[in-house]
Amino acid sequence: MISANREAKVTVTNLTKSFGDLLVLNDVNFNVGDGEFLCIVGPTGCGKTTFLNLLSKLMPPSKGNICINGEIADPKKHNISFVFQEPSCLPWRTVKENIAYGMEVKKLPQQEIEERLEKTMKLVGLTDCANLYPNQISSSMEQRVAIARAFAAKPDLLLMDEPYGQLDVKLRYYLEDELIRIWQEFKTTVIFVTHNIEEAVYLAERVLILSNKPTTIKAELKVDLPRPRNFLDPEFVEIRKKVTELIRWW
Ligand SMILES: Nc1ncnc2c1ncn2[C@@H]1O[C@H](COP(=O)(O)OP(=O)(O)OP(=O)(O)O)[C@@H](O)[C@H]1O
Repeated sequence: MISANREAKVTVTNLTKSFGDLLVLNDVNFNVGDGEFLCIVGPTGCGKTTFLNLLSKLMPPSKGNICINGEIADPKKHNISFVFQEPSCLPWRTVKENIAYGMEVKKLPQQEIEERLEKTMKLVGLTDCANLYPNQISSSMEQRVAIARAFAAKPDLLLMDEPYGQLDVKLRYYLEDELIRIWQEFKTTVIFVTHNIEEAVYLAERVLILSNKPTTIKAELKVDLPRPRNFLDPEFVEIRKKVTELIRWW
């Protein structure tokens, strides 16, 4: 299920992964629309990280495939970015130079780099810190730098593995709004993995709910609520409850 007027950007077909006798992902199939914000939730140990590792080609599947724009995903051909739970800034580069990094690797013209830098730093409120080094800023700011760097490179696919998992609730709410702003501006296709059901319903256009191992897609829910979303809105609460019921394995 992706919205009718959207092309599929990513197609996952019969994706299966075993480690020895342990079958983790069992014939997983789904599409992600171009520019879609998809969240994936599932019980502990069901294979969420494994799944991201397969998508980013850090490990090969046992069976099945992942296509981007109709071609088998290939890091040499496609630009797949990853934001991890731990911030990952280059310590010898300033904030601005860190954000520029992905664009430099892609060898974009300097003028384009400058334009995207200005826009991105404004969107994530880092303009005043442009010339500071990672050891001069907080870890939540470092995470914002990593996120800004990922979006500025305009990847085909951006994978996010609980990027706000370590942060306190107030800061997380603030950064979730910031993430939606930058996603709306860059129209990047995002797959966001989280343990946090409320976060998934706040961010996603669609939530995939994984089962226990051997893991399949248990359900998917469209979240068609206006933004910014309100955690107390009865419709929001209703969707959150539905996801919680679906994820329940006890
Ligand atoms: N390299 C590996 N070798 C053997 N088993 C592995 C390997 N990587 C993951 N596993 C197993 O695969 C299963 C899924 O692990 P994974 O880390 O992907 O789950 P997860 O859903 O991300 O977990 P969590 O919710 O704790 O973050 C677990 O049972 C894990 O022990």
